Amino acid sequence: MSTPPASAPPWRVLLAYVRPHRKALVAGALLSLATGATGLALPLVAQELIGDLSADRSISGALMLLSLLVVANAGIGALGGYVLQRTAESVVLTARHSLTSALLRLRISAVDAVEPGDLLARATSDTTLLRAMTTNSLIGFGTGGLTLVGTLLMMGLVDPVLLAVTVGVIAVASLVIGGIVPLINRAGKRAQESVGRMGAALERALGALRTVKASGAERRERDAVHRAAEESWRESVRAAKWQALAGNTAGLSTQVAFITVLAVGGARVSTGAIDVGALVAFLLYVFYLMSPIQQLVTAVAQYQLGSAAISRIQEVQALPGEPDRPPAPLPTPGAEPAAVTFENVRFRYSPELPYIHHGVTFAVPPRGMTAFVGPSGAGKTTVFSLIERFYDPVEGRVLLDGLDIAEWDVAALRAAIGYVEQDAPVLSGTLRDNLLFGAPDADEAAVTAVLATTRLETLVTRLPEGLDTVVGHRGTKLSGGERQRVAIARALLRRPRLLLLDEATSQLDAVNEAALRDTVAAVARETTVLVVAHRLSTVTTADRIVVMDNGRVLAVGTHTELVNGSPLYAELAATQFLATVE
Ligand SMILES: Nc1ncnc2c1ncn2[C@@H]1O[C@H](COP(=O)(O)OP(=O)(O)OP(=O)(O)O)[C@@H](O)[C@H]1O
Repeated sequence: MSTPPASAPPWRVLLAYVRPHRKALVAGALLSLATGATGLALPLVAQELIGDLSADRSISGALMLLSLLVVANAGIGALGGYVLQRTAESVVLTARHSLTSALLRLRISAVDAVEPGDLLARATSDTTLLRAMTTNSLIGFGTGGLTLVGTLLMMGLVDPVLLAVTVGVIAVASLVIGGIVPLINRAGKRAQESVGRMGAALERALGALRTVKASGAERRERDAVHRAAEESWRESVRAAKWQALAGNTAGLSTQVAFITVLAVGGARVSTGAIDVGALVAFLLYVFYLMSPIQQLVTAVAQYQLGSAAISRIQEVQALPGEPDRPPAPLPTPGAEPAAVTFENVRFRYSPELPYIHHGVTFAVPPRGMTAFVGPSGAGKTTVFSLIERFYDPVEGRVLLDGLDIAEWDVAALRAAIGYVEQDAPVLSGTLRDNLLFGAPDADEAAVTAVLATTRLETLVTRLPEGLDTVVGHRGTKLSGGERQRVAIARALLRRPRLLLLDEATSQLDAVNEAALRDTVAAVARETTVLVVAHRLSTVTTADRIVVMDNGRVLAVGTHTELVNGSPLYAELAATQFLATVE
């Protein structure tokens, strides 16, 4: 499906979602029309029946036809309803496919600026509104409009004067409803925004539930969620109020039309302009008008609510995303390790924020371990984010194997890299799911080897179902050290040509720390390893250390060279790292 531009009007967006299902929609619409047509024929047959009665003719034929029409009307109506609902569900599905694909392709910079809970609400709650929009508004406009025109035509055939009276009444009602419609849109948009805020507040609290509880903040967080829910309630009730008013105006207009037609029609019967049968038929049509008019009013109201949702969906589609590419093949065994170069990189996270990198330059040859050290906030993790192309430098170049990463295919670039984030996220699912996350095709032997390298074997034997044990949302059933090692194992299974390891700031116990150091040293013999180091033990074995401060590289060298050559390094080694020195 080609996504319409973000500025496209809601109806164009809806049509784009509907396009793949247009045949089913047309079938549903035709069935609805057939339902309408069988309904339309009813007053005519009734008129005939009254004629038969007054002429003392047998009414069995007309009665039979009437029954047949009633049954056909119900049967076709049910089938049409089913086809339409099914199509509407398919439209919701198409919108969800399109939106969720866009969500997972979002650039990290785009995600930085939004609340994940709100995005979640857009994918779940806002898309649901398209269901009613498809059935009620799209079909409502089509069938309601056609039925209305059909009914008016039939009325015109019965008596043009009474038709003029009816149209006059409807025109006045339309003006009133036209004034109400924008209010429905505004309330609908606000209600959905509040649902988004509710999602964001819930995600915030549930994402840090331990901290929420430890801080005794349950009630405050609950109140924030409740406030958003209540705001949504208020706006939805407001929308319902305007909808009810519009519906009532429509209902009232048919009642007024009925009374006016009765008065004017009565006068016309008494003057002999029309007969009683015509008046009865016309009055039946007036009642019959009620349904398409209500359908149209509902269509307009649902269109407003749906277009509020569509504008929220379009906001996401407008966010910068990465191209949709299949994952690139992972490096083959024995692939050459990568070389990384930063050339005078200047970078800030967004144009309104200050620069984080002020001309970072360094070169890392293939193989070996390079440690990045520096005070908190120096820009070390940012180096990794730039290598992964989560963000692009404002100036300067980042090169992998001598080629500017801007010229690399992003999927191929990332396939070459294994990245272990500082907080080592573990995803909900089993331990095996987590290990194979970055290398779904890795075989059992590779998994066993990586478990040995990362010293996870004892964990696996201890877990009740071994590798198939569910590790909980965000790996809550694992310890901090285990989570780190799982994250490293996950990265290693990709046989990366470049391993980026953002060391956790938390301290590991001595055994774990030694294990990790040995693991990283072993990996560095095979591949290029960059470590953002928070432990002296990691740094002392590094082939080179890049000292960073305030977005600049101050010095590059080995531990021994830097202890004497870099005052900042000497200070870091003497203070920050000292705790871990034996
Ligand atoms: N997504 C982001 N948006 C805006 N600013 C950010 C973002 N990520 C990091 N920063 C800012 O960039 C600066 C450098 O962050 P970075 O994570 O690179 O530091 P670091 O040297 O790795 O620190 P630490 O040792 O504490 O992990 C910090 O001041 C941080 O506040």
